[in-house]
Amino acid sequence: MTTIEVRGLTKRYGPETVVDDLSFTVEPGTVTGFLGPNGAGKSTTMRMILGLTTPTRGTVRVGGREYARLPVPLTEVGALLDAGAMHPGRRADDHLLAIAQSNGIPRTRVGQVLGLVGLEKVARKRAGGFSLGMRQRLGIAAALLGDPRVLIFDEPVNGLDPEGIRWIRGFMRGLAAEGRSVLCSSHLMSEMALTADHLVVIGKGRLIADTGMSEFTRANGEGTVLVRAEPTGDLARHLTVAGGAVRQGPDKALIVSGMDSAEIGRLAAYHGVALSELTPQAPSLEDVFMAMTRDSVEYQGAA
Ligand SMILES: Nc1ncnc2c1ncn2[C@@H]1O[C@H](COP(=O)(O)OP(=O)(O)OP(=O)(O)O)[C@@H](O)[C@H]1O
Repeated sequence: MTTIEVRGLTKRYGPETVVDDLSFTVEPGTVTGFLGPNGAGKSTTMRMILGLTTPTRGTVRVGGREYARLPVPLTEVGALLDAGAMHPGRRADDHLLAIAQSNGIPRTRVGQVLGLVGLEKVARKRAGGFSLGMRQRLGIAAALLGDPRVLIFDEPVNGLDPEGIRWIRGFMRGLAAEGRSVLCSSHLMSEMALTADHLVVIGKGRLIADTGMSEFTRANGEGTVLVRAEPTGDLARHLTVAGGAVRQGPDKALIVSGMDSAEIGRLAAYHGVALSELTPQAPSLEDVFMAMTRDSVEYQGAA
């Protein structure tokens, strides 16, 4: 089982602490969403996991070992950091072959990974002519060359069209289903809600939340119910007696919390009140995330 264990990880640049005593674990068989506003320290953390940036303090272990001690790192950890980082004049297969050869990976693997990401038909085309989505697939093919148990994706859906986003989402889910540990950064909660099993949220380099996605949704997704009835007066009283908290909503609607729509519907039927609307209103997870990280956003627009 290959986990990523981050313990007390800290990075300072001059007087700035950009990653601050961060600890979390990425478990096999899961997609862990690494969330934070711009500048929160996600890329710096990922670069430290990959041995590309030296921590000021703290440790990172992949499968129990530091990156520098992994005999053939590419066979343990694959990463997609910057899809633009490839020679535009080089053909896709040559790009992958160069990486394979410098890491002692057999050349037959190049065709396999091109197939995995659906680029076999453009294998002999130059990467310079690729769309962002194709470059992203080529970057993922490179990350998969060593068949690693751990995969790290830094904002992989940034700038992609809906089809590209759907493909990457499904691909990451597939990698986790094979038992791999997948760490994927994003600044969008809505994106992670559809992809991740687990969430690690940071702001200004510090840990804000480390929680299962379903626990997060359960804890933060309990919303209110919008109810319309004629007349509302009696219903509001019945709801309050039954333990609901009721306030006035728009256009004579009632906003009820503390009861779900089934309970409200039953209570209205019991008292012979005809409802014209009964709508659950879940708070958006994006709103919850923004509230969590509000204090750690670098540049805020004027309210
Ligand atoms: N080499 C460096 N020298 C000085 N400061 C740096 C360096 N690299 C990153 N930083 C600073 O560290 C902070 C965190 O940056 P980082 O790129 O890790 O954040 P992020 O969460 O990935 O954000 P984004 O999504 O905007 O890339 C930023 O304030 C950034 O300016």
